[in-house]
Amino acid sequence: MTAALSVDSLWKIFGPRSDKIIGTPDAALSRADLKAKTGNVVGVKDVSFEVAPGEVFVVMGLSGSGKSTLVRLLTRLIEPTSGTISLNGVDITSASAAQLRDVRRTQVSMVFQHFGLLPHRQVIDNVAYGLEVRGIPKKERRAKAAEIVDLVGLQGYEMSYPDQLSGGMQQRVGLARALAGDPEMLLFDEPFSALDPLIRRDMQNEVIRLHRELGKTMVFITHDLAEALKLGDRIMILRDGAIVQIGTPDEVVAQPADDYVKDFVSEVPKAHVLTLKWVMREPRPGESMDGPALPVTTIVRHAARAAIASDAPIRVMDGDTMVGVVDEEDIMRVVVAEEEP
Ligand SMILES: Nc1ncnc2c1ncn2[C@@H]1O[C@H](COP(=O)(O)OP(=O)(O)OP(=O)(O)O)[C@@H](O)[C@H]1O
Repeated sequence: MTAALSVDSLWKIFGPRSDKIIGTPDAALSRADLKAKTGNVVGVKDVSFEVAPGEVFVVMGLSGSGKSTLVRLLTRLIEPTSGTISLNGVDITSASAAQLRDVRRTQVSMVFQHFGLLPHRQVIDNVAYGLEVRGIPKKERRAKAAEIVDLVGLQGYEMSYPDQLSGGMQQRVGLARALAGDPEMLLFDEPFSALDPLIRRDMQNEVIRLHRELGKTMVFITHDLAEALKLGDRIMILRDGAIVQIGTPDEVVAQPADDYVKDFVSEVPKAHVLTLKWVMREPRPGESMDGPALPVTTIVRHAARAAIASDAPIRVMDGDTMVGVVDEEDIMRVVVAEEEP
């Protein structure tokens, strides 16, 4: 299957003679050392990854780690210094200006932190904007926009102007606008960072729902680990422009690649993220095999009730094969560990 997005050895270096660094020993310098020596700043450093069709791929890192630069490189809003990017099999790196325009209009939509809504247009016309740019007749685009307005829960606000809406609702308009053109892929650049925690949670749930309903490929940028763990099928962690780790939420929490990631995940409630894969063990001699069966992908917290209710250990299943067992004590070990300072 063709990857929805394939990025290979991507670099972005800002500054004088930035194209003369890659392939020289200077490329191996830390960001700070390269800056001191040459005046260049590494935005994205030799990044390679693939995103599968329909996947939610989260890019996470602290401020300055290169997230915004990376997401802008994907559609060449910023020109790469080197490397290749391919979107649904189309080589973005060698695409002409006309091809790029087409990709940005029809294949990929972006949702930004600062909404980017047109203040003098009503909600319905903000949502329809991308369709208007594509030359779709007014009646048709309004009909499509009305459908999407309903989809994101903005019924009744079609004729409102952006400044009459709360931040969360404005971001729903941003989402609707991104969805109106029926793109293959959505790129989210920290879309919920400016929202209050409760609204933010609603919007995260909204993204999960829309993903379930529409199945679009999503690349989601955030500096918030909890958001990354909640939304991501996989998470890529960046530091100083380079990849530190790529993994599923449970992999990142159970096996952090280094102290940087370990520090990030130290506060995460493990029982909410780890799956039975990480806590199961071999059955002990004589142990009853009459316990309930649960898939190996079950989140530990969701297995707790079954473990407490059963005298025999839970049988952990990978398809039809039993791959281990888990009892109440194994689960309590994970849960109690987090309550200890
Ligand atoms: N146009 C530019 N010129 C020079 N340096 C830049 C430019 N854009 C970004 N940088 C530098 O590249 C690095 C990565 O920045 P980027 O904005 O991608 O990080 P980020 O992870 O998105 O951070 P934030 O969450 O604060 O936006 C930073 O050191 C930044 O200063």
